Amino acid sequence: MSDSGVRSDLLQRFLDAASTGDMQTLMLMIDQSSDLLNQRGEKGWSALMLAARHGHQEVVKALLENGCDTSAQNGSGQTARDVAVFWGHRHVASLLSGSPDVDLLPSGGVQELDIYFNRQMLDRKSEKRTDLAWISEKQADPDTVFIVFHDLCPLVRRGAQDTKTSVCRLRAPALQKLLTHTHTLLVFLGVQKKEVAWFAVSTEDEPTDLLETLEGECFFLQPAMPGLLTMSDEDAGVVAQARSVLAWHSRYRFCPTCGSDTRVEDGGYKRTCLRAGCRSLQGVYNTCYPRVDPVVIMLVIHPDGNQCLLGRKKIFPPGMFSCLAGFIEPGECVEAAVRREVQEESGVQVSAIQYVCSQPWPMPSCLMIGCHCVALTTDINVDQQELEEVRWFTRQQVIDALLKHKHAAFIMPPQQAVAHQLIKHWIGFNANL
Ligand SMILES: NC(=O)C1=CN([C@@H]2O[C@H](COP(=O)(O)OP(=O)(O)OC[C@H]3O[C@@H](n4cnc5c(N)ncnc54)[C@H](O)[C@@H]3O)[C@@H](O)[C@H]2O)C=CC1
Ligand SMILES: [Mg+2]
Ligand SMILES: [Mg+2]
Ligand SMILES: [Mg+2]
Ligand SMILES: [Zn+2]
Repeated sequence: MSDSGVRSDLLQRFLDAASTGDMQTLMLMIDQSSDLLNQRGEKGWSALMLAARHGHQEVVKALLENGCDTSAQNGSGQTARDVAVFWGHRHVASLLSGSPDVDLLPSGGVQELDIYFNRQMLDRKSEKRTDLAWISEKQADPDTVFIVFHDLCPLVRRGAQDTKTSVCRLRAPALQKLLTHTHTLLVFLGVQKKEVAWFAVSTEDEPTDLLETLEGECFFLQPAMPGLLTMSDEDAGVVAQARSVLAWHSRYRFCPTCGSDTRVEDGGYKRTCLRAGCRSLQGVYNTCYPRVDPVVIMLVIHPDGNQCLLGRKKIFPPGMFSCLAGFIEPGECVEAAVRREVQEESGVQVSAIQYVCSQPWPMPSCLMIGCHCVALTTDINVDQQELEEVRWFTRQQVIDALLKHKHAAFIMPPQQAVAHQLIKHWIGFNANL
């Protein structure tokens, strides 16, 4: 064997000893050839990183005592400490960071995640909603875009090759009949670059004449679930906005205060009671405006830092588990709602809570407030009314589910759901690991 062959064989044995936690071989090799310490094998992994990957605390300690470099990064840009944190080896991670306490919550601040339904393609220009002249000028403008809804489902067409749908962007001439119909409801959504206005049009009757005039395969995306999860990311945001406002109109046709008829104002963002003297006409009255229901959704992390709590509703597809969630009740802050819903649904008590991200969920108008939180207790007592099963899943099981392994213990919620992002963010998911 050549000199370099012998050396690479030696290095491989050294790295294997670090991976398997073979202290005896490792110490012997360091004594004989200390320059092995910081050498790297495949994908830039050092002995320290491999020991951190497999949680061999003694090996890590010995490597550190012999002056191993802790700042080196592997081919994915991870230090040995990053690797230990990812695989949930807290004791190793604290040895490597020199601090006795490693947070269970993924730290480093929360970057804004790119989540389905969150993309704001339009400038809403809310100040223009009361400018009637401007609104009617825009409605007549040949550049203005109209998106059509029937039964709260958007009119879409299927993309050329992919499975995603795109919302049909129609212009005024194609919609003459619809726009002049008295039952048609119009909502001003905002303007796109170069001041092109967008409106949502809602029609009670199926617009068969219109459908016949359109090119390509156009159809109303029904049923809403899972239909609304099949759109392009760009369209999902504007459809979420339009659908939630239209759903509010369909549910609040009459004044919630006195039951009288109402008139649509503010470009579709307000309904005003027609009965003179109604209380809703005094001051700011929230029933006149589109409603949003705040919902907390949380990934509960086990006190050992290496498991998370997921539940399944009967209506979920077979095998799917997701984060626990629940409506915020009146007079309740986000933290209290997280503690109460987790306790109600699983019997688990929660201590630290960290906000991660939010997502509008237009079924019909929820705002999902996504959090991570740490459990104080681990015994599970399932609320059988709401959930079929609640379980702790290990980090490895979650990784298998994320990678869609055939024998994974469960199926992840769809990636368009904020629950998916909360789980992925906890894992610190990186395709190289
Ligand atoms: N985007 C995502 O990843 C997920 C979204 N969700 C959404 O969050 C919503 C709330 O989650 P749940 O577990 O169902 O809540 P939940 O745990 O509070 O239980 C729902 C029950 O609460 C009652 N309730 C209280 N306030 C309500 C309100 N404002 N509107 C309707 N019902 C109310 C009803 O009896 C309802 O059956 C779901 O309806 C779903 O649309 C739920 C899970 C995942
Ligand atoms: Mg719930
Ligand atoms: Mg609940
Ligand atoms: Mg509830
Ligand atoms: Zn009224």
